[in-house]
Amino acid sequence: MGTKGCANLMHIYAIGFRLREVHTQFISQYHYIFHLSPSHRIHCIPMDTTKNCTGEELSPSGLPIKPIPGSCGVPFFSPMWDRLNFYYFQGHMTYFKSRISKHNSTVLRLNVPPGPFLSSDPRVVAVLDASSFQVLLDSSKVDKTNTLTGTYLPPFSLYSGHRPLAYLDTTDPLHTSLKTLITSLITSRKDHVIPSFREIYGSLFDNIYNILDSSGPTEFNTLNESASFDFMCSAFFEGELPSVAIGPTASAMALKWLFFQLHPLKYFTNAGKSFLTGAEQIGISHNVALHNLIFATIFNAFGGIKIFLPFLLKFLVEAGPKLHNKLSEEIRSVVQSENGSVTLASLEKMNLTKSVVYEALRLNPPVEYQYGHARADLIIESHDAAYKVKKGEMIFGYQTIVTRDEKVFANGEQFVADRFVGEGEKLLQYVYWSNGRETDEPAITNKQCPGKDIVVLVGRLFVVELFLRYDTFTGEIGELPLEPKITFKSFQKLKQLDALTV
Ligand code: HEM
Repeated sequence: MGTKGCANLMHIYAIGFRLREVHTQFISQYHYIFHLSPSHRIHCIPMDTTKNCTGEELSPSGLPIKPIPGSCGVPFFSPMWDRLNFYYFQGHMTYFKSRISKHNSTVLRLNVPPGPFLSSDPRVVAVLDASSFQVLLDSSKVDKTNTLTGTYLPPFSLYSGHRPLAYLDTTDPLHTSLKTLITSLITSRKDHVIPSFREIYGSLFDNIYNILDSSGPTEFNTLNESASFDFMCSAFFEGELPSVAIGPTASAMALKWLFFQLHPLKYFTNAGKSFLTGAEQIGISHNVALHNLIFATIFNAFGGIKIFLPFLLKFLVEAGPKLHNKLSEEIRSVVQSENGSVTLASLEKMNLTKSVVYEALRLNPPVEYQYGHARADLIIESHDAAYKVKKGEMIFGYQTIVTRDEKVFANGEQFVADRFVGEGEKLLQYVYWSNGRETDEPAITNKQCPGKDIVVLVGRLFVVELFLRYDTFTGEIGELPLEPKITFKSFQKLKQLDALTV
């Protein structure tokens, strides 16, 4: 497979999660709902349907039930052809968009690559609008066992035979204990995130400024790789940064682990001592905990942040000085009013900054694909029609189309910096990057990302650090397999810097 194919496979394989606070809307003869817990809704499946006066079958909420359009074609040959279209001829976006327009439907049957030789069965029911996609966020409807990487499943020998948390369904008792463990790691280290980020990314920006001053345009991505790995480890663990403990090749080693799963075991055994001890105390073996720690730190956290920040930066580069001025005004006035400090409370007051971060996560969710097997026969509803899915069928969503849905987001393809300010905040329920609604919380009963709040915080801190230092900047945007390549070309430095970066 060529570099692009390999990179695209990595895209599927790469970083790829609380059930919505649901209220029983109605209990009717057509729709049985019962509670498991106050925050957990289960639709009794199958749901009964009705017929209208012309004999058309209707879903419980009254939408016409239609057969799912699209086809997976001839076994082997069609998936092979689809693989070429997906990776080479059409590209991901056109692959899905062309099928949506051909069948005039956002719920359809298709193959998702990689297909033959690499995955057992590429056939899926694709849910490609903001309404139907929500089925994938409902743990009562989809089984997420082994679906992180879609129709492709890596050999678990890569993790010494253990299945990492992200591959476990919510019904697996190990999902409960591992998610509790990782969540307590995140909670216990919450006060380390802001200082670690500011120290490491502060020196990253100093470094870039100096290189730019002496040698000209400076690429962000490689420096970001090293900074994001150091930052995640510094936020989660005591002790030396990986770039010190392992050496300057630490982030390159982590990337190799992402591609080939060769991991820097020794560093994590030392750095994660208290996590490993805590795991053993609740009955999780040393090895299972260690492999999960490595997976969460490198695959989930480092992998995600490494991709997210270049996308955020890309939108800032494209927006130019007008937005830069508004951001720097907002950030500096809040920081000044808080005696120069950057805290969770001060970040909360930066409405435009918050919106910019959500908008970047909406337009380019770093984990684009979500999958799950239907737990039972069920009905999926798009905006205007409903579809029956059989128990066991693979349901697939491509977020990069879903969270640009024009029926929810006006000018959905465009970056609108203040989209989520004021009334716009109501739209946050349709931002799904964390495998859950932005208005929901990760929990042991769902598959929402437990790092959700850290990721949003990191995005805000990144924008703050940038505009506390600089009035504006310019950059060039290129392409890398997983993320945009950003090259800084100039900074306009803030004169009163010292007064603001306390
Ligand atoms: C930009 C960064 C990140 C993105 C985009 C991201 C996204 C996601 C997504 C989409 C999932 C669900 C995957 C699926 O089942 O389809 C997930 C799960 C997970 N994420 Fe994140 N994540 C990020 C950062 C983090 C961080 C910082 C952590 C911290 C440890 C983390 C830990 C996890 C874990 C442990 C799971 C599995 C949850 C479960 O199985 O219930 N992620 N993440």
